[in-house]
Amino acid sequence: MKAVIKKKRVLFVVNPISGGKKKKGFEKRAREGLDMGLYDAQFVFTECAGHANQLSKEAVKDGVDLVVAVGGDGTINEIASALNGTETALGIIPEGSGNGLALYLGIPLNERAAVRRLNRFETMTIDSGTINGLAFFNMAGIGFDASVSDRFASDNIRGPIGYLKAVVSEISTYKPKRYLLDIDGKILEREAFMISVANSPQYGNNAYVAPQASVTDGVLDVCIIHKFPLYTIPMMLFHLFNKTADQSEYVEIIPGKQIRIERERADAVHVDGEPREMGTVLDITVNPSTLRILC
Ligand SMILES: Nc1ncnc2c1ncn2[C@@H]1O[C@H](COP(=O)(O)OP(=O)(O)OP(=O)(O)O)[C@@H](O)[C@H]1O
Repeated sequence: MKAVIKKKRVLFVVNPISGGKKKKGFEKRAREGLDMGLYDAQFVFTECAGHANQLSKEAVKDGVDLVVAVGGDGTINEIASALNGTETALGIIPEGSGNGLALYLGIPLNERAAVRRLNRFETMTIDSGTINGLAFFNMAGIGFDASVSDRFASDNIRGPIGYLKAVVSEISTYKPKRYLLDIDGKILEREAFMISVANSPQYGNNAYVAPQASVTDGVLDVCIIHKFPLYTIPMMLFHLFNKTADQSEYVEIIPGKQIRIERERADAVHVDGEPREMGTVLDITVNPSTLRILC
């Protein structure tokens, strides 16, 4: 008698605006690459911010095996926040502007190749972080990069060009700020251009702020970027894209599990690249091995 293989239920959640790429026809293209003997697939396009999170919560309740984010780190964050701590796995088709987590995991940026890779159904379990109760999976940050993500979100140009425009507009006027940090009981006072708290090593677009970070080591890397003279920008960029940021005299990286950062005033924070307003005290923790993800 022939054994009946139970198909895996997969929900594709497609963000129609991420990365500035049109996703029309995605369902047809995905069905061509997907192993239909393995998967029973459904497709939904998000209608607004927050919709991906709501759809993913319903998918978890419904016992769906896999939710695939078709978008960037913001879409991944919404979906992963709903799947975190559950058996439902996250898949990624990188269609964002930065694609930090996908690049780190080695997921191809080519849509067809990324769809075919889902057919392997190879999973790993990664850590997540929490900043004042909000989950992040790639990176959270304050200072200059939070201002950039704030500006990027309000501009209407997405994709790497949109990021470049936001960086150029902010860099000439941004002033370093003072911070008090408590990293696992170690107290530091710093004036910093920005502070990134990294689960994965890169922001996206292969810009590595925390070259030694790992999503499976049970710690977060606190990257303090000190004030640097404008003439050192080419060297800073070289370090960022050459995975040598930890060798720069302007970068200090400290691993930690329980982190508190105090700042002088409430301001933007970025959570996986999405701007959020938070107060003066930021409590950050790592949550080891919480998210099942296809790699
Ligand atoms: N239909 C929609 N209309 C407007 N915004 C949406 C819609 N669906 C989702 N969003 C929002 O779009 C934002 C951007 O998505 P996402 O982060 O995936 O793309 P990106 O910013 O281009 O890429 P990356 O994060 O990799 O840089 C998210 O904040 C998400 O909540």
